[in-house]
Amino acid sequence: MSENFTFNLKATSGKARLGEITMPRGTIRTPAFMPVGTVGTVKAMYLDQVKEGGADIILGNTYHLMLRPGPERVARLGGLHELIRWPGPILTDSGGFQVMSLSGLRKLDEQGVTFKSHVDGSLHHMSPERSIEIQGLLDSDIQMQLDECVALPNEPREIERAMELSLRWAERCRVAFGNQPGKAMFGIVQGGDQPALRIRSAEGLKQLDLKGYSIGGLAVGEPQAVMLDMLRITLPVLPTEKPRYLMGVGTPDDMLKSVAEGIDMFDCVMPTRSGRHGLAFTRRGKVNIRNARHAEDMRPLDEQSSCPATRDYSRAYLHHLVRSNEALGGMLLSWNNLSYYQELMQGIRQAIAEDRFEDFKAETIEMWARGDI
Ligand SMILES: CNc1nc2c(CC[C@H]3O[C@@H](OC)[C@H](O)[C@@H]3O)c3nc(N)[nH]c(=O)c3cc2[nH]1
Repeated sequence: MSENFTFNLKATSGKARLGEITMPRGTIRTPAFMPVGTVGTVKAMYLDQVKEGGADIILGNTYHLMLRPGPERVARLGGLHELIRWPGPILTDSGGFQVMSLSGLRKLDEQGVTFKSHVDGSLHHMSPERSIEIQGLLDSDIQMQLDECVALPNEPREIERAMELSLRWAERCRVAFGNQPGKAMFGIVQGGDQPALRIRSAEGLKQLDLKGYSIGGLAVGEPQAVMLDMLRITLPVLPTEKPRYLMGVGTPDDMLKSVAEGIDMFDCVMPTRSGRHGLAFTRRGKVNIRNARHAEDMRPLDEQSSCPATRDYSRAYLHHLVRSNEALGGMLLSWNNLSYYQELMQGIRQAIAEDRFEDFKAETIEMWARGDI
């Protein structure tokens, strides 16, 4: 381990990058998929399963944790790692996205955001400084700046206003974060679907000389082609020697095509949320286990998998559990889906190491296109 935060670029295959982030709590192999542990738990999973499944880092969320159990309480309990028993790195989002999407937003101005908790209706104010303070109280390893993520499609003037506010907030977060060698604060590139605004945002953040850069404001309902276009515009502006994190993405198809543009880190609720709703991801495509045709199918999801949820349980049993709304159904499918996501990331890293990523991407997408098995 290193007492600092360092990113080592190990190989490339086209624009795809193989790397490693080393920090005091562990090493993160990139391209990396980060399971979402919003309120201090990767839902329906034991964290040792998450670790064994291949995750080097998980996410926590400032918005949720500030409401419950509260940052000062988490600090009194020894910090998030101690509380949830996860010794590895944790990345926390700043709360900006959730305030816009979950809370009763009351006010947004230069100072920050004022909102009503979706939990108990209590009023809260969050400034860039308070967001960084909260992430510090959580003892988060990789902290996000507070930003404003606007929905797409949107008026260019609105996108510009939010992008410029986010840039000013990045500066304030940088000051509030100060100098914490073993930790990192990432800026978040905004600018919606406007190339000129994306470039301005990336240029502005580059001036702050941050340890990593998130690409925000995407995966908010825009077509995949627009998302990929914004990556082609933004990534060449960012320093190649720093990690890039595409927030909230995505499906296996999204991740393969985003790695091909030069993304290093991903997070998405897709594998866990869809697992709880009966959708299984496998290397041969998606399986909607609720479908009646699985009711007497004694095959497992994939007999070649090393994951017990994937290899040892029949589709018939998974179908029964999901149809009966039994907790074990969501648990087994979340376990299967996260294992598949990490297996995909391992395949991506191996393909980049052997400089055959384009072939791997094409083969994997083609295997998926053959569809449900
Ligand atoms: C789904 N698409 C998407 N998610 C996004 C998130 C939340 C991810 C966070 O939201 C939570 O997952 C719902 C997890 O905790 C995760 O860290 C974003 N967060 C910020 N601060 N800024 C963005 O521009 C942004 C864009 C996103 N697009």
